[in-house]
Amino acid sequence: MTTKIKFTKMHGAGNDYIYVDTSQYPIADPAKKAIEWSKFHTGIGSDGLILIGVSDKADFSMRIFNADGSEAMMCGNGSRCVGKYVYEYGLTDKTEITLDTRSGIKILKLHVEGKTVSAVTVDMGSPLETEEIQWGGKYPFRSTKVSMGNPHLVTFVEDITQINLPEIGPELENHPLFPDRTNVEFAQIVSKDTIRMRVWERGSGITQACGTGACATAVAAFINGLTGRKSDVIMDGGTVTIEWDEISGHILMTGPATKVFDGEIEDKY
Ligand SMILES: N[C@H](CCC[C@H](N)C(=O)O)C(=O)O
Repeated sequence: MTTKIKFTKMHGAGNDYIYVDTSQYPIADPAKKAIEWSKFHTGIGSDGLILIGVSDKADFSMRIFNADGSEAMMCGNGSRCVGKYVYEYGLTDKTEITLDTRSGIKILKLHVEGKTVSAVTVDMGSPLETEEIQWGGKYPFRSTKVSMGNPHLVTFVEDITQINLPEIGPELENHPLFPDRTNVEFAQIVSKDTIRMRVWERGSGITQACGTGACATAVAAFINGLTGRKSDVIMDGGTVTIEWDEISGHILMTGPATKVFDGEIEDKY
């Protein structure tokens, strides 16, 4: 049996996903499709698959599957693109939207110019836990574990260009200390409100940006006394602004959301 699935390719600061409105195009085995469709030579090519759906607790729901088929709790860059999608495709005319995710309900504020959403601010909630890890031995550095729903390991270095991310990324992603694996960020402080960060994502490898990773990096920078509560996090594919609100304890992430193209693919099942 085959059926045609309409999808939209979008990215947040270069972190690109395949978006499917499952209220129109239900996906039977999203983990399998994420693997198949994320492949660059034989599929659509992406960092993963994001399913937009209905919810009885929020305006919409979002599920995110990495390129290896693993399902994550949340996707910061993806949530901004979902906000853009539902507004520009006419699923809502609201500019403040609630999104039901595995990491809880997130509130999105859409920044609209004319009929298009140019940027989105997401209330990402509070960081769930932080912990310092003093490695020693093969890894001569100290890292900070930060959970944003998704697990992150943030390490600050003097010169980020000296980090061999393709080598150390998968080693740390799969380290026994992290039974659920982890996303891996290396960051360099540029100034009291600017951080340069590169990321090896759990389940997807090196991506151009990671929204929850940018939040984790800004949190780690603040608790280590390296920056204030508001930072621009510059990643390979773009920049997001992170603010850790002192009153609410919530992290606000503001950044771009870009549509690339609409497509159609045959789903053989
Ligand atoms: N690889 C992540 C999920 C995608 C998160 C990232 N793309 C973002 O923008 O937050 C994980 O397995 O936790």
